[in-house]
Amino acid sequence: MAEVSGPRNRSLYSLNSKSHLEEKDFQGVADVPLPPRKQTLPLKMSEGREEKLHLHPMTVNSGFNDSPIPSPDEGIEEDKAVIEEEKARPIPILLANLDEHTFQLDTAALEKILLQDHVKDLNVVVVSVAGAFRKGKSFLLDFMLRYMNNLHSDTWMGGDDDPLTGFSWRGGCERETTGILLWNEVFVVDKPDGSKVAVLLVDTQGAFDSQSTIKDSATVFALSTMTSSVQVFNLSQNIQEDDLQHLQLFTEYGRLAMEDIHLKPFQSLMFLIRDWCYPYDYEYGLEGGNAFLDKKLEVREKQHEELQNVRKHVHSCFSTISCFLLPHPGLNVATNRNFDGRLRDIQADFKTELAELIPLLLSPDRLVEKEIAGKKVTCGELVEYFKSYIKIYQGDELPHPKSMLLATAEANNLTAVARAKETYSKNMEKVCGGGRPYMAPADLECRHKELRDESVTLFRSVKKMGGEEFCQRYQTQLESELDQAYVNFAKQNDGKNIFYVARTPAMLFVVMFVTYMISGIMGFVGLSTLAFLANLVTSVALLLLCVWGYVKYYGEFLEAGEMIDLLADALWEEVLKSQIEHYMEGNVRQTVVNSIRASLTETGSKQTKLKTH
Ligand SMILES: Nc1nc2c(ncn2[C@@H]2O[C@H](COP(=O)(O)OP(=O)(O)OP(=O)(O)O)[C@@H](O)[C@H]2O)c(=O)[nH]1
Ligand SMILES: [Mg+2]
Repeated sequence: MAEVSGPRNRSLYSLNSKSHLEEKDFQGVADVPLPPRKQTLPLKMSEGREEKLHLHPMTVNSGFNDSPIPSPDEGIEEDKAVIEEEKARPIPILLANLDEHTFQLDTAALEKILLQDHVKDLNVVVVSVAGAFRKGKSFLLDFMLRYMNNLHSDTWMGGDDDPLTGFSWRGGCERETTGILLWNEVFVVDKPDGSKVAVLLVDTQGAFDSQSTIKDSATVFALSTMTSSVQVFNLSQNIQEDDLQHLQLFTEYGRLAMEDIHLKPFQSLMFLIRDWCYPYDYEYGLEGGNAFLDKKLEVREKQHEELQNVRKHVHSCFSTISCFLLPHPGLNVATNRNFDGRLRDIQADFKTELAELIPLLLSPDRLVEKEIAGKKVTCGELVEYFKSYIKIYQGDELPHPKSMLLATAEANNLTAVARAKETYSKNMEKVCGGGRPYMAPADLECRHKELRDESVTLFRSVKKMGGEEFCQRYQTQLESELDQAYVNFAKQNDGKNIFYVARTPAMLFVVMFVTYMISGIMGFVGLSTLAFLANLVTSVALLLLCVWGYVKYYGEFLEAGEMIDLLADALWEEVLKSQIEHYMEGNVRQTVVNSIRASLTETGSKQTKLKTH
């Protein structure tokens, strides 16, 4: 993965299934002042309502196709208005590479939003919505946008017939949002204490769609949790145990990437349960939600450790945890393909609860400023955090989060490998361990093969998840680990061979003896320089022998001992052994020749005797 900072050319926003705007379409309009708050362009449309989309050719195609380019006097003012209106839109800042399962941070896009002069030094409030795909996350964010655009109005939710626009949402079963998107208009809000804060809205790729790996989902969830001050965990109908387990996995993945691990690394988490069907158990809204959550996250003594751990982990990760129960929005919202988000088609109790929920997250007195390591973060600083967090996810240092089956299968196989290896080691210890005498290498190898087979059979007999192919990988790993262990046992066994142990002093004695003799002979014939050199070698060998003896006795300067052993081995291999082999070979050859000659002579004399007879 790499950061993108160069020119970008990609689809920025899906207007409907047929129209796409490219960033290049907006080139040259970057310096146009920010548009008025209220966004009126119906960016999301349903069938039959397309007449509401008004795009001037210049906006969509400027400079690269045959569409008529308006003359300076015609329609310029109109173009400007349209361009300005289009400027408020979601911008992908984390781009997903769907084939390679990698993510790129679009640094330029991020900086363009967060380093605007009027916001870069303001403390930032980041509200993000994350969770499984196709559960109405983007839809909810569009109501947040309406609220932010009409902050002080009682009718912020809009008119009954206004289609819902903003972050791209749609019906259907295929996922819509990919990567992470920011709304490019940073809302500046005056808090009741007089301070100004910048509010960012963040939409995220849904987890667990059929094209994402667990790592993809974990990366998006973790990054959005790490960078947001309020994470809305969007769930459907109930909190299931696997929801908590995934939350645990994803937050742990986030926690791993944070440099300073704090007691509570993340800020505010809101479980948002959509389509809540049990208002008779727990009422819709925050109060009912919190009561329900308390029950769900309760850690009881008699609970299984696994259930306790998940709950403790969730508590330990977030400073504040809450829950909101939202009713079903009605069949029109869930099943009508022509539904375009207008309030008229949404059930009344959903709207009532929505009117409660959104101000809970975004009203000026409830805004939660982003803090990292206990320090409030400005928009400008958030850019740096994004950059450093994504770098960690782009590197190889983090473990790969895995599916539950894969992780379990891996754990099963690793345990079986460990058990089989332990059995092999125990049996080999009995054969050639510390207390056992030296054993002939051939016998040892034979025993190793038997025990290795036994160990592999034991591994195969243990029931494991993951299937034959997966299991075969671990069997190969086991076999190579056993072979490695055998090499060590063989070395240990060699160490017990008295000749093996004595090879270094023996070698040094031989050197001393030979050089002593040479020095004597050379001295006798008057070659005093050679005699001196031979004497020198004798003295060095004697010194090495003393050092070696010291090392072996006191166990100090082990490296020096090893060097002397290596030197002795080299002398043995290169000089003596080859000489002896050569000598032996010559002797054997001579003996064979002699015996052949002898037998030939014997046969010859027998034949002569026979002839004479
Ligand atoms: N049942 C139900 N459907 C909803 C709710 N809110 C929105 N929807 C519908 O859910 C569908 C998906 O909405 P999106 O906002 O695109 O969902 P998403 O979670 O952003 O989907 P991805 O981007 O694919 O992850 C749309 O048809 C909405 O009308 C809700 O509270 N309950
Ligand atoms: Mg979405």
